Amino acid sequence: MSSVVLELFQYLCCCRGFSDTTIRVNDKRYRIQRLLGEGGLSFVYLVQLLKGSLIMENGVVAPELYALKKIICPSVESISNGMREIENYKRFQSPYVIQSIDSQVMQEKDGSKSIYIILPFYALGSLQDSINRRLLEGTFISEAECVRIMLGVIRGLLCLHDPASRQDNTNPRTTIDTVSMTYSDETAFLLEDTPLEMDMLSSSLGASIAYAHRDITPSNILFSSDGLPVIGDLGSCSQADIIIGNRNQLRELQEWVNDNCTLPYTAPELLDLKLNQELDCKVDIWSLGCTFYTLMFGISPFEREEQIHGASITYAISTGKYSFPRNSRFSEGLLNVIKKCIQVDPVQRPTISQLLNALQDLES
Ligand SMILES: Nc1ncnc2c1ncn2[C@@H]1O[C@H](COP(=O)(O)OP(=O)(O)OP(=O)(O)O)[C@@H](O)[C@H]1O
Repeated sequence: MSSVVLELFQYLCCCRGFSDTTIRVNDKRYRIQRLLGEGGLSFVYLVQLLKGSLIMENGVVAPELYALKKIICPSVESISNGMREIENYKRFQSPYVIQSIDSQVMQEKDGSKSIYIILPFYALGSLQDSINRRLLEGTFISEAECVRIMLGVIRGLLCLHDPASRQDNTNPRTTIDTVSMTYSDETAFLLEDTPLEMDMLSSSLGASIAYAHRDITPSNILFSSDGLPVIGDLGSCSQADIIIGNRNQLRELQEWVNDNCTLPYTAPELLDLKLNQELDCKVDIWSLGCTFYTLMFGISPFEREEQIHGASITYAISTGKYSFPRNSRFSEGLLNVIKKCIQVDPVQRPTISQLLNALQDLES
């Protein structure tokens, strides 16, 4: 259904001459080709870098196609969130984590702000796209291919969760890590009057802390042209370790979870927030388990539970009630990895390093 809506939107865009629209981000101009995806307050377009902008970079002509993420910012809070997203795309230097190419905060004609982020275009699409293709073709994924994809995603998440894995990271883009310090002068000017002190989901410590992605789903894993999985959509990524200190924070975090996390992949502790509760990287391990299950079986564990038993998905998540299809073609070892990740008690879930070791053992 949503793809029909998307196609209709693309058709309408073309009818209204939208495909001819050009956008300038800093010193480069791009032509919008089509809509790739959209979220609550954002649109992702395929864009073509215009000829005059195809400058040589180290003697190499820049690629022609990019993804442009436009984030609409109706409030100061949404500008702050968008800027944190910009910063996240510069923070993690890994082939398994998306990195931005350029970004700019724009003043729209109506006075509102929008954030434009230029990203590499991943023509092979997302893991969800490849799962959908396989479902349509009626083909199955091999265990070896599952393990290869899982290992890539885990290596990407290791970079977010484990600051030690980022220690060799000498790229100048990440040396100044405080959100409000890394933006262009223009951006700093735009935010001069805004209370951009870090909210409880943000970080000002940069390279030395653990980050959680908080929305790991098959739609947020993209494939590079050489088939590597790349963790995308860093809009919900922020400091991993949080303590909910007061009722205000509790309410804000509840709202944030509703707006930013994808229910079938959301960890139970995020759906049942409590005062003085501690949250950490383990929220991603749950989502990873659900994402890997979807990769193997074509449907997420708790949506399958809902389909089979009619149970409410929130109840199934909070009790950790799900099952594997009978006569699965996958080894007991791989099923055990999923079982370890999808445990209601976060303490029982493996760390990302333990998961990496477990998968490497399966690979050999
Ligand atoms: N760099 C890219 N190359 C190709 N496709 C992309 C790229 N970035 C995003 N997409 C497509 O656009 C979709 C939405 O992207 P993204 O998740 O970043 O946007 P979003 O508005 O934050 O969505 P949501 O938060 O609802 O997941 C992705 O699922 C993917 O299909």
